[in-house]
Amino acid sequence: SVLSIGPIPDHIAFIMDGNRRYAKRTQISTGHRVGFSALISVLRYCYEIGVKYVTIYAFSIDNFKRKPEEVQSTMDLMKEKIDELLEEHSIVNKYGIRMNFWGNLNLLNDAVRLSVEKAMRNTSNNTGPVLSVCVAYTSTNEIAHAIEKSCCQKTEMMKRMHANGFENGVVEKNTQTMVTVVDLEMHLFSNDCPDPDIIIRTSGETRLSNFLLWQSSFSHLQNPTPLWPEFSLRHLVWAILSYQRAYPYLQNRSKKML
Ligand SMILES: CC(C)=CCC/C(C)=C/CC/C(C)=C/COP(=O)(O)OP(=O)(O)O
Repeated sequence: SVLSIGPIPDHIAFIMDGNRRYAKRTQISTGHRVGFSALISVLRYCYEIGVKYVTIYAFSIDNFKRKPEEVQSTMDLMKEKIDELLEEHSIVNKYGIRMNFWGNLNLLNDAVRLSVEKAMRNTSNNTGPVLSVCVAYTSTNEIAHAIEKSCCQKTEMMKRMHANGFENGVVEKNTQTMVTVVDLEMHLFSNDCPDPDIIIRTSGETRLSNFLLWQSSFSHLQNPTPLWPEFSLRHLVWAILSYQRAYPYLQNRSKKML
């Protein structure tokens, strides 16, 4: 009821930082398993509050440089948990969540990739909130991928224009073949998703670490000190209140004004 006084963000993105530090501090064997439980609680809070899009940074391309056994155990956990999310009594079924995975999915091993593809396929007709999982992801890779796709599309267009002769003249030829912001946005993984209103990075870190660089121009950044497994409803509410205080300023900004 406190939050309902102000605007509820449509989209919150999380950098779930501090799982290994939590494991070390509490002397448990894996922080990522506890991190996943924290994720389920946070998703529940978000959806109950009315947030329609949640995006999480689950595994960056740089994380593949970690020790092979750590990469393997994170991937195993990822597969196990994605499969669990598709079970009948999961949070995905309860809220009708549509799951997206953003990243270079070719970098995943076959088992994880199959689970990822199944999750996208099985939830594609769901009409509830959207959960986007960034896996084998970096923002610079996403942007490079979008530029490549836009250039291919423009090259195809050029070829067609050559084949048909340049009936509309050179000026139109140039405007039609130039890669624009709109072209690029169409080819980002986030193409059907609004930009995040809030980005929360736990553990007090203040860097974006190659996460949603294109989409974060006007996002409200929050860096609460708890490690990800310690992040609770109280911290989420605080982040949203802080966003609501900043809202009159944020409201007047949009990429279209640039
Ligand atoms: C199916 C699904 C969505 C699973 C997600 C599971 C999960 C919680 C993954 C977190 C992965 C990760 C690299 C977190 C960063 O903490 P860190 O390992 O870098 O810890 P540190 O910051 O203490 O070093």
